Amino acid sequence: MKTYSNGEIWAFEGKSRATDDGAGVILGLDGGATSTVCVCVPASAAIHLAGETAAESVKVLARATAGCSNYNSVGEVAAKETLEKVMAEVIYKAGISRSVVRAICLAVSGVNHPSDQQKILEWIRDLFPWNVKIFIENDAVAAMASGTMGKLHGCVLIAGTGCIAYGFTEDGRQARAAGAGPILGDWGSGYGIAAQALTAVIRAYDGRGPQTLLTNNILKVLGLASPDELIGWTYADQSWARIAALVPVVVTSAEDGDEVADKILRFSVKELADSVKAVIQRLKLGGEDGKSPFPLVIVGGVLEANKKKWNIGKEVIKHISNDFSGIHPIHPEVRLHLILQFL
Ligand SMILES: Nc1ncnc2c1ncn2[C@@H]1O[C@H](COP(=O)(O)OP(=O)(O)OP(=O)(O)O)[C@@H](O)[C@H]1O
Repeated sequence: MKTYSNGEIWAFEGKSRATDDGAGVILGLDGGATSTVCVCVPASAAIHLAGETAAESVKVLARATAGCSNYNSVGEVAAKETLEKVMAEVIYKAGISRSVVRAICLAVSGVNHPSDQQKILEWIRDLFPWNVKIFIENDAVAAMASGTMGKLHGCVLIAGTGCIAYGFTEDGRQARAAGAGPILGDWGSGYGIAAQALTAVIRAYDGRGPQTLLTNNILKVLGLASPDELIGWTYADQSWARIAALVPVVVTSAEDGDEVADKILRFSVKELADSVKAVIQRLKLGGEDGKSPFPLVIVGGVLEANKKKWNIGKEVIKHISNDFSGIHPIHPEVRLHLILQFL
């Protein structure tokens, strides 16, 4: 047995319960700022998927979840520990040995540059030092594949804690927009929306901005008595996901008629739509007249969850389709299974 930096012990070392079918297993990992999910499936699943077997029919041997694995958000030590922990747990739950892992596909938010891929590759190689195939991609790539049954063509928009728009042409060109983080203007992200809402509360308290329902609604959710307590609350822990978790309060405030919240959401919708449009234009996905059909995969808590009066995802699609009538919006049902189609 070996103990890794998080103190986790990789149990079942060398004594597989052989829940796989003899061909080994594949790990598929979807890493975000709020959570990281890892599944373990038989390696033969990749072959079935390539043959277009329904993703739902693939037997998932085990599934494990952990916290944030975006190292821009929590730092390298914590992100590495999360990846180690979630993979150790999925292997433990599947009752297999690490030695039967044939390939690992990690789709992690925060992977923006070849140096990010290299860094994560070194972490994983340290855990699986033999001939295991390792694929590391931005989570947008996996999200795209999950919506199109593995075909990398079209555009994908993710808006969770962060946001990013990514596009692929059939001849292999790629482009992206946004996804640069909260300092660099990702105003359509969960963090961006919540940061604007917190700012509006402070502005109203100071008398620099209009009064807003956001004040009472946010204080209530956070269990605070006064807006000036927000200063201590934000300094106490500046993790992006903690701030971004306030988006549902912004949505319900807008649904209750608050103009400040409504304005924030409208601005964020435009930012998200503009990111997608920038990608579409750069890759000419809509053809010369902007009307050619192509898939637009929509993923992430900010776009998926709110299905009531104020539906951010629906508004974003409406904005984009004004200019690109050929978009075919897809909300993937199955996200993780299809990561494996890269293999
Ligand atoms: N009902 C809702 N309406 C709007 N937003 C919501 C709702 N429920 C959750 N969210 C937001 O979804 C976000 C989390 O989404 P998700 O879990 O997809 O992100 P993540 O994986 O942490 O982020 P990333 O993909 O950027 O790493 C948070 O900002 C949260 O506030």
